[in-house]
Amino acid sequence: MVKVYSYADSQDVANSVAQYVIEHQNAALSKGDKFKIAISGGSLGKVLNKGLIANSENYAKIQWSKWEVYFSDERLVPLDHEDSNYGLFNEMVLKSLSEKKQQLPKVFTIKESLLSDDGSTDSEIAKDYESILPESLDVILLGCGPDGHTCSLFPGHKLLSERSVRIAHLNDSPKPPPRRITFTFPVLFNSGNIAFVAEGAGKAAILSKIFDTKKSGLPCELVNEGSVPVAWFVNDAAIEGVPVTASKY
Ligand SMILES: O=C(O)[C@H](O)[C@@H](O)[C@H](O)[C@H](O)COP(=O)(O)O
Repeated sequence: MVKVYSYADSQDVANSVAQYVIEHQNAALSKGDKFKIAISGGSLGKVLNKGLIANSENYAKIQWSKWEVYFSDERLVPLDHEDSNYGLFNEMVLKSLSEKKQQLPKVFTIKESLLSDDGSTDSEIAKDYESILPESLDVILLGCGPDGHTCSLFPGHKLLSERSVRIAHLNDSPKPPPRRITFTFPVLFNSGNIAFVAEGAGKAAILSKIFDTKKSGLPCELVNEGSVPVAWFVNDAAIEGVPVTASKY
């Protein structure tokens, strides 16, 4: 099931993403003692900051110490590198939590000590990350690239058909940096819930292809076609002219 939630204002998008996260956090914590969430890079860090931290009402509802945070993809650079998705999450979320003396979530990063300049250890990094990944994530938050990629699963790339490993590595990402690790479809399709966040008029062209009844085979479309419930949080500009019916969360 795919649902689209759209708002004129970016703060409302962030607030509804936060509500979604809080709802799934509460559902997970009513059944167990951890909330397992995966996040992506791009503008998601900013959205989480706006929705979960800057909004004090939402902030009060987050049980950060019970969160386990994973990354749907990661660039194979040191964790303090400007390209690191962990680095972005650290800047946008963890630092604010530290300033507030908040107990931090448990964050699962690539093993930095395995990084090599020539990429010879990239497969080891992927294997290591796979070994710490839980069987199933409660929520995966994804972005949608202007080419329809998500995680580091790019249109037409051979990893779209990878089913034998849960974490794959690639050295030919069309978007720099080229060396990355990524969730594969088995991880996405074995999760509890998936949400995309896509904002801006620049997304309308690719969203038109993803939501067209004519199949495009784009990675985001493949996620929509799985059996995991998918929610899209967008602003109105991103779906202008896109054949979808949107509502409020
Ligand atoms: O892999 C990358 O190089 C980016 O992180 C990318 O996947 C990003 O998440 C999307 O392009 C969505 O970007 P926005 O969140 O800015 O829309």
